[in-house]
Amino acid sequence: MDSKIIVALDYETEAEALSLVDQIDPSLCRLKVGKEMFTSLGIHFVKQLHERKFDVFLDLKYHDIPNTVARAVRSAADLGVWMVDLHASGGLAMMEEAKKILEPYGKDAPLLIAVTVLTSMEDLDLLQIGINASPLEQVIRLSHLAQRAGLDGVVCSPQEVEILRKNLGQDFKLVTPGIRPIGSEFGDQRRVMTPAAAVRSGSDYLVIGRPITQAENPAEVLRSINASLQNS
Ligand SMILES: O=C(O)c1cc(=O)[nH]c(=O)n1[C@@H]1O[C@H](COP(=O)(O)O)[C@@H](O)[C@H]1O
Repeated sequence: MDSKIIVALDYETEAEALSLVDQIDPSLCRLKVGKEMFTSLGIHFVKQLHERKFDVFLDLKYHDIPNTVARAVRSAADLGVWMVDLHASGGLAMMEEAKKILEPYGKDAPLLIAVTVLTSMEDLDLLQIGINASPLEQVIRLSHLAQRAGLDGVVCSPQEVEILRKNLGQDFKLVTPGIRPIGSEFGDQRRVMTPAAAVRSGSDYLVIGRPITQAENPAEVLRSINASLQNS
């Protein structure tokens, strides 16, 4: 089985993260290492996940001048991660330079994707930072820019997937956090959808953190979400 689920390993300690990882199989999900665990554990942690044969999405959301971002993306490629991301709002030149630095890696290059509008944000949040557009309008704008830069896809809310798929084609990867199974807490997420609805809309990958990691039995919740996707 090639699962669409990427589990966001947002844990405080390596022991907590590995206690989930060691109960599951790489066919059940891919794993995302984000700012919290990478800051405390660094590449050593990513290498441990690679040793266990998991694909790793290194989610550090780079946003800086083009040279700095491109070099960070090259470091991620050298680490052998499956996917890496940057913020589309860093601009076209930044995205193009990041894409270009991956050319020598050929088919071994990680998927390079751009975060559009964070799934925790709504209209007011955008207005407060000077963006007078709805999240959907801004996601569409940034996704076109990412595609123009030659990136492999974007991170967006599942609510935007249907329209992006129509605009950007079948091959452009749509990676969606903001996944909440029925009955689970939204927390800070705002533009959300259930796992099955996200897959029906056309998401390629579902990034899921707390509904799995904070569950009493995370491995069991992962299995049941995978099962719910079989029929969608
Ligand atoms: O790039 C991401 O992965 C990301 C983008 C985004 O717009 N929203 C978002 O929630 N994420 C990440 O996806 C994960 C969602 O976690 P939960 O809200 O716990 O399911 C977190 O690790 C976030 O950092």
